[in-house]
Parts: sequence; C-alpha cells; structure tokens
Amino acid sequence: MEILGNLKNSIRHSVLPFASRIPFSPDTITYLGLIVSFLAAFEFAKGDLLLGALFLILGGVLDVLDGAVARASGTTSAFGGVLDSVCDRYADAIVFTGLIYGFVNNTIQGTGFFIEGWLWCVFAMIGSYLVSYTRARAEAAGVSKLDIGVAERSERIIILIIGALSGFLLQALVLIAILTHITFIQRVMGAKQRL
Ligand SMILES: CC(C)CCC[C@@H](C)CCC[C@@H](C)CCC[C@@H](C)CCOC[C@@H](COP(=O)(O)O[C@@H]1[C@H](O)[C@H](OP(=O)(O)O)[C@@H](O)[C@H](O)[C@H]1O)OCC[C@H](C)CCC[C@H](C)CCC[C@H](C)CCCC(C)C
Ligand SMILES: Nc1ccn([C@@H]2O[C@H](COP(=O)(O)O)[C@@H](O)[C@H]2O)c(=O)n1
Ligand SMILES: [Mg+2]
Ligand SMILES: [Mg+2]
Repeated sequence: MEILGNLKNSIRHSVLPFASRIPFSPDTITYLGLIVSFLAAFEFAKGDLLLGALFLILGGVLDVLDGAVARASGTTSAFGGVLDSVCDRYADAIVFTGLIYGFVNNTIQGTGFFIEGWLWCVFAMIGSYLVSYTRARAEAAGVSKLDIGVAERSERIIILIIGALSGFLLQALVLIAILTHITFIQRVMGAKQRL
C-alpha cells in the first residue's frame, strides 16, 4: 500500500508543471469533472462502455487536476477540499446509477455471479459510500487523514475503467463491491486504533 501511496504522490507532483499553465480555477475544474461524470453515466446507461470509460478517464484526470491546479497556484482552500469530496460522491453515485440503468434495461449485458448485475452495482455503490463516509466521519472525530485501504477512489475508478474497456465489467463490479467492503472494515479498524 505504501508503494501505491508513493505512486499517487509522485503523480500529483508530476502534474504540477502542467497544472500551473491551466487557465481555470480549481473549483471550475472540480465542477467540470462532475459534468464529465454525468456524461460517463449517460453513456453507460446507453450501454456504450467505451465512451463511458473514456469519460471516466477524463473525469479522473480532472479529479487529479483540480487539486494540482490549486497547489500549483497556491489557491488550495478548505471549501475546495469539501467541494472536491462532495462532487466525488455525486460522481460515484451518478456513474453507478448509469450502470444500474444499463443492466436493468439490458443495454449492458452481464449475468452470473449469483445475483443480477444491477445488484452488484448497488453493493459496489454501498461499499464506495461506506469507504468515503468512514473516512469523513473519522476525520471529523479527530483522525488526521484516514486515507487507508485497498479500494480508495482512484483504485475503484481504475478497476471500473479496465472492466469497461476489457469486456469484464461485471467482474470489475464484483471486485469493487468486495474490495470496498474490505476497505470499509480497514478504515473502521484504523479509526478505532487512532481514536
Ligand atoms: C493531462 C495530464 C497531464 C494529466 C496527468 C494524468 C495523470 C493524472 C494520470 C491519471 C491516470 C488516468 C488516465 C486514470 C484516471 C485517474 C483516476 C484513477 C483518478 C481518480 O482519483 C482521483 C483522486 C481522488 O482523490 P481526491 O483527493 O480528488 O478525492 C478524495 C476522494 O474523494 C476520497 O474518497 P475515498 O475516501 O477514496 O473513497 C475522499 O475521502 C477524499 O475526501 C477526497 O479528497 O485520487 C488521486 C490519486 C492519484 C493522484 C491518481 C491515481 C492514478 C493511478 C493510481 C495510476 C494511473 C495510471 C494507471 C496505470 C492507469 C490505468 C488505467 C488505464 C486508463 C486503463
Ligand atoms: N476545487 C478544489 C479542489 C481541490 N482542492 C485542494 O486539493 C485537494 C485535493 O487534491 P487532489 O489532488 O486529490 O484532487 C483538496 O483537499 C484541496 O486541498 C482545492 O483547494 N480546490
Ligand atoms: Mg481532486
Ligand atoms: Mg476528488
């Protein structure tokens, strides 16, 4: 996990020179990233997994860039951090909703794994929210930074992108559902240790 943490920090650092030339405010980029997530959801609802994945990648890059632009321009703000987080929650929800719509309306094919594809989307969404909320609630209780676990947002997005591009979308959703519940337990235990 330490290696992945270092990779994330090196990516955040490596985009700073590029970010410093972006002529938009961090908040604008955050809002733009949310709009792109809506586009990804719309494409998944139509069953277009390729376009959905491409919008997920763009949305993910924007999610990295908003913080990079803030740091490069010295305009990081407490509100920006809140805005970034809540927009990520809306983005998570709308993308899973697009996938659920796709499975329910059979524009996305995929059955098996004991339960319906749309239900795996629901469990993946529940797990994702438990991961994020546990961190938010623990940090509100005084934990410094509970960014631990195997399925943080970046990992969830990458698994979804690879699943959508590779034809193994249902398998990716099953993996996200399982890994997010593991991460939820990791974070509850981490909060217990730190509080
Ligand atoms: C234009 C370019 C110069 C831009 C540079 C490109 C680089 C940015 C490379 C990006 C790779 C991109 C193609 C893949 C999509 C990126 C996506 C994975 C990133 C999504 O995570 C973004 C971010 C989320 O953290 P953030 O602080 O914004 O939000 C936090 C989050 O909401 C928390 O939720 P949770 O607790 O985790 O559930 C909240 O709790 C926090 O409060 C909130 O602040 O994470 C940034 C992580 C890294 C900086 C980016 C990770 C990149 C990957 C690990 C490695 C990318 C290369 C892979 C090999 C690509 C493979 C997939 C390929 C596309 C098929
Ligand atoms: N509109 C924004 C978005 C982000 N920030 C700051 O960046 C941090 C998130 O960095 P990422 O690389 O993970 O996106 C966030 O906590 C804020 O400090 C901002 O100020 N305004
Ligand atoms: Mg961000
Ligand atoms: Mg974010």
